[in-house]
Amino acid sequence: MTQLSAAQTPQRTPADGSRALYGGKINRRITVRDITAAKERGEKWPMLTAYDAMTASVFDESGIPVMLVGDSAGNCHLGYETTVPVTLDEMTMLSAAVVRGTSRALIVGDLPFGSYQEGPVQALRSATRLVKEAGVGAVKLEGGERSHRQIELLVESGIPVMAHIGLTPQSVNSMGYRVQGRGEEAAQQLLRDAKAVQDAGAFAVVLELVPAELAAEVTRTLHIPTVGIGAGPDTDAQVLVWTDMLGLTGGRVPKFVKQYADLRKVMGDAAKAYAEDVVGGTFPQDEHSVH
Ligand SMILES: Nc1nc(=O)c2c([nH]1)NC[C@@H]1CN(c3ccc(C(=O)N[C@@H](CCC(=O)O)C(=O)O)cc3)CN21
Ligand SMILES: CC(C)C(=O)C(=O)O
Ligand SMILES: [Mg+2]
Repeated sequence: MTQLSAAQTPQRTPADGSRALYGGKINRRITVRDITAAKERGEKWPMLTAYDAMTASVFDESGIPVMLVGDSAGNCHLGYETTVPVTLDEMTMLSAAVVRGTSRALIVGDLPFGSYQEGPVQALRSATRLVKEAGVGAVKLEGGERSHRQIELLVESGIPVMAHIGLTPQSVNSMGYRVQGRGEEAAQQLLRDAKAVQDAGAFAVVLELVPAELAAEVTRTLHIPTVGIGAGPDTDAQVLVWTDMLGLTGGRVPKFVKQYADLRKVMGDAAKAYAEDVVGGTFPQDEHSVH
């Protein structure tokens, strides 16, 4: 075998960023393999939630490479107090809409509370519905060590899994919404959870509401990408709930949210302007009428 010098070694990836998940030239549906390759390049990427086709199409056209049909739809889209009541039927319907509204983003469907806790077989049955009926490219479920058997069976069955550790909102009734991984013992548990989901075959892991330094350590330790939400700047990716980052949620939003627009005001002002026009008789005008 002839040895290749470093200069002759074929480049595995173009150096010009053309394969970048955001701003690159990928013009087909993004896959989990693209996500894995991004970690090898040390590339950061953005993820947003989406719950309907129209909103998802806006983010798809904006180049957002990964969308999560989060069970945060429970409180952000369906009017529940928490994510706990969300059903698999609801997640299937919302996920199908988001898949229909997109052509490029990888769509990850969140498995709702009660759809995988019974064990691996229940998890596979639930995940299969999201894959077959909604067309998602991957599913997400909460829990580290406690969910590793579920992750293993899904991955063995050909369903890519995004894990979710730290604050796991489906456990709000036992955990509350509190920062996770504070203190040496909790930090060690988070590291064990991170390694457990990686060993089980997850392609990525969400770290929710964990100290920035610990999230950085997990990100350095794992070979799969970390997706932070309230986990500081050093994770491989970031995720935000779309209604929070666009200022639509209303009421209190978590401290980790950065608000990029005030859609609540834009929509409220437009609704009032329309109402004034109707009440005052200035809408419709001739151009909006047929004769
Ligand atoms: N609108 C919305 N945004 C989210 O980010 C979100 C949801 N809903 N629903 C599902 C989960 C629940 N999440 C939550 C819910 C509450 C806090 C919260 O109250 N955080 C406190 C800090 C608590 C502490 O310091 O211990 C905060 O003020 O940020 C955080 C994340 C994240 N997810
Ligand atoms: C906050 C993200 C990670 C989530 O699980 C959701 O939106 O349901
Ligand atoms: Mg969720």
